[in-house]
Amino acid sequence: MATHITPCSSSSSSSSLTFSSEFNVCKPRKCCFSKRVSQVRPRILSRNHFQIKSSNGQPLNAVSMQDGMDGRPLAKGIKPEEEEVFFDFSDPEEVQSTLSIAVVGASGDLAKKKIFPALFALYYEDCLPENFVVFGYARTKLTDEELRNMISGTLTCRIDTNENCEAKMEQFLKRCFYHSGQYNSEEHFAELDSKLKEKEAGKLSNRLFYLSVPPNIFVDVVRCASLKASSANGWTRVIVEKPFGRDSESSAELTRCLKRYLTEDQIFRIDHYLGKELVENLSVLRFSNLVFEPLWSRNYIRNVQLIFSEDFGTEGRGGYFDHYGIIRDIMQNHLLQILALFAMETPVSLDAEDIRNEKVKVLRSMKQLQLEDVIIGQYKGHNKGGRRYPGYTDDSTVPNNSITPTFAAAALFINNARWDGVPFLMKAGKALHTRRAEIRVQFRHVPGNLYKQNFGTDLDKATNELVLRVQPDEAIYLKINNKVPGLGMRLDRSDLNLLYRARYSKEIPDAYERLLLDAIAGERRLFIRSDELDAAWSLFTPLLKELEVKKIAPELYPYGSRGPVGAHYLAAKYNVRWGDLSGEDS
Ligand SMILES: NC(=O)C1=CN([C@@H]2O[C@H](COP(=O)(O)OP(=O)(O)OC[C@H]3O[C@@H](n4cnc5c(N)ncnc54)[C@H](OP(=O)(O)O)[C@@H]3O)[C@@H](O)[C@H]2O)C=CC1
Ligand SMILES: O=C1O[C@H](COP(=O)(O)O)[C@@H](O)[C@H](O)[C@H]1O
Repeated sequence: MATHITPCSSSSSSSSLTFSSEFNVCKPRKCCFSKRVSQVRPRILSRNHFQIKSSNGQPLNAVSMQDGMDGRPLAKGIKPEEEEVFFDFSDPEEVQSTLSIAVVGASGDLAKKKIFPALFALYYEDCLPENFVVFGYARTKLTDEELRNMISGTLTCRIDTNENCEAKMEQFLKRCFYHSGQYNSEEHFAELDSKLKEKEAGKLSNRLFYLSVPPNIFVDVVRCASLKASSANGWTRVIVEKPFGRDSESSAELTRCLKRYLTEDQIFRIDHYLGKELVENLSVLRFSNLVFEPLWSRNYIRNVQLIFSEDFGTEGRGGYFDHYGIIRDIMQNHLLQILALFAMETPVSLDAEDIRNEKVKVLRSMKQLQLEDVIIGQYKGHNKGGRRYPGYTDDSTVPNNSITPTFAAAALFINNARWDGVPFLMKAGKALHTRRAEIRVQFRHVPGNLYKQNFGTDLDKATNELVLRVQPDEAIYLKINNKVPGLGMRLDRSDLNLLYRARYSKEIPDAYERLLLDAIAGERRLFIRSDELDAAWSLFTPLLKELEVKKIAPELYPYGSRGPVGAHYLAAKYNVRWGDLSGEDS
């Protein structure tokens, strides 16, 4: 697979910003995130008051710019924020706007696995506007019916609201269409445009393109879509999948190329970890609980661990993976994004720009990553229980002599007043013993601890630890010390445990649902701004180059193991023990 980013072609230079700027948002039939809808007093709405409520419950940028432009005062007794969540389902003007979602690369793995199911889930929850269509686009020749057959097997209904499931699927599939075309053909995108126009039937049209194709095709698609299939009278937005470049230069080049056709606010660079429930909850935990924020600094936190592991290998994605490796695949984006959210200062507001400003500041305050603070590994074949687990290089799409890391651990530091000297340890690996993603916060030892003798010599074991288990089985738990009930004085380690499945009966939405909804709503908070991306690449690019230039060989670890021992030495260098391997909850 050609994985480099092709420079923008000269044929495209004639174009200016052809995507029209955004000025409207379709209205959903029911706001899936607002419970207040029914409590708000009705009033006559103009189109400017239609609004989808995004995942942070904030008014949406795209619409709020328009709100009040008709000069009409808000209805008496209705607060502006209530105004924004009110929907008049019978409003004739809503019926005039449409949303078209084009999934480019519709025949691919991600589209089938995540995008179509997420779109259906949004439809099932009544989160999509009244008038919407989904168009699959790819080179593979398919009819509408074949696309429907292909995706129907991947759709599921919420187990907690399993009503009218079959009927809803039928209705959804009827809104799905397919157009086969080349990714670099303006003519084929013009055909797509005609089909979209036919479905949009002269209504105000908003268009969302989801680029679910390999990265070397991004620019071609954006060029063709921008020139031939952008909306003439509504907004046009583009969700761009990762990887967004493979180093600072290629990322900057990609951004430069995309910006020939798009403005920054039309580009939605997705990092699906930002759409995960527990990652969303990180800010809520920090900023809406008095007990955590005062502890959130070097004064009380000894180290922070960001851990990602999968219990399967690259299976089927070896061709892609070998060009990127685990540092680019997981650390530079998913784990670093979590780190930024974890460590940022309090933003001025929940507005996307305020949050992203704070994230950029943290990323730019990070100490350059040193080779001696990184260890890399690669899984090798392993026999267990009469079964053979293949090594990374056994994958036919991976060169036999590949030294691409499938595991990495790193110690990172933030050079600012809050975090000076606190190790942020990252660990990411494929083909390990378990699948999990978590954030672990290990607090300092209690000074002059009166109960010191009850812990023996290992004080680390007695420190408080806060764990946010992102997946599986979402949970937030705090390890505390308590007395074992009885007449003696024996101490015990216990968990104050918020286990989501025990606390909430509602199924947790998939990250792609939240992110698609936000992109439709124009909410950028959970998408990566170009300066964030630059800062993230600046941190990792010198290290990645050094690894490549010096041809550092990864430490081999058996498929299904706990990873290379080097990760323990790295942690020990900073007096840290990996919390996931402590034996208590590993
Ligand atoms: N799959 C996953 O779990 C994840 C994927 N991503 C990213 O999402 C995007 C899509 O991923 P995924 O669906 O796995 O990708 P695929 O490799 O399945 O590609 C998607 C579609 O693109 C077309 N395509 C593939 N290779 C080429 C090529 N060399 N030239 C032209 N067209 C090609 C194919 O469609 P056709 O031949 O019909 O045109 C294919 O069905 C990628 O950027 C990936 O990095 C991100 C996170 C996770
Ligand atoms: O982005 C990616 O993420 C997946 C893991 O996502 P998850 O939501 O299943 O945890 C990973 O397998 C893949 O390699 C990577 O590209």
